[in-house]
Amino acid sequence: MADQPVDLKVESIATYYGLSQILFDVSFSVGPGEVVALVGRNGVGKTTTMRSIAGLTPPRAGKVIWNGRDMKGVPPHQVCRAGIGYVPEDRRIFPDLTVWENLDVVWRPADSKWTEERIFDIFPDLAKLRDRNGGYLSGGQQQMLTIARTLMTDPKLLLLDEPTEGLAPLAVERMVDRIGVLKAEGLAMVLAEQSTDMILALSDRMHVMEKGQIRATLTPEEVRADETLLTRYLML
Ligand SMILES: Nc1ncnc2c1ncn2[C@@H]1O[C@H](COP(=O)(O)OP(=O)(O)OP(=O)(O)O)[C@@H](O)[C@H]1O
Repeated sequence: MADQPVDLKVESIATYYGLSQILFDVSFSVGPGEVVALVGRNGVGKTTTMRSIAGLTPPRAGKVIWNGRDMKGVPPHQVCRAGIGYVPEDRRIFPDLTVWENLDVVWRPADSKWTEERIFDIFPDLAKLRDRNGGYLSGGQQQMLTIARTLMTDPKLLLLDEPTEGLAPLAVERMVDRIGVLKAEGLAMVLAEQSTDMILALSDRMHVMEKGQIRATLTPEEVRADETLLTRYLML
């Protein structure tokens, strides 16, 4: 699986919840090692975009193409096995299982490069808590555990939904740092985030969403050159 390519193409997707259309003509792509951020205020459609890719809320129009394969009709567990790992916003850890048990319960390919040792190297905070029940972890530790658990499935592309949501400033710093390590390892990611620090530190490009559409695509360089740019878009 190590040589599996990373080529996600989201092509003009339209996604609905019941009769409500949430996404309109959303298109973007992710290549090897790239971190692509989806930014925008609450309710603009970031989570729905991730769910569309993960097969949880399949788009009614448009396509999600992963390494040349049209993912239409592919159920979420098969999307995961195809190499796309989704880390949802709400941390669904098992409170009565230990940290290691939370990691050990997930499906993983026989040749996964994510061994216990490697996971704990990346997340030393979790290593110290290996035998503690998940319910006793802090918010930041639980979020790291959720990410670590998804890594066990050996994703080639990680969909990370607001990993800093609800975390204290110090925990946000730790999280940015750890996700930076994953980026340095070459893991491609789609990152939905509100923390501008994280977006600027980690993303190769950012798509600004509003009302279910991508309104603008910016690079961190463009935003750094004009710090009001992102805030202006976010205040639309
Ligand atoms: N299960 C659902 N049924 C109906 N509408 C929904 C459902 N989930 C989300 N929505 C609506 O879809 C829109 C987009 O929500 P989404 O969660 O994708 O936004 P978001 O940008 O990720 O924001 P947040 O940061 O609040 O999660 C919102 O108007 C939301 O109310």
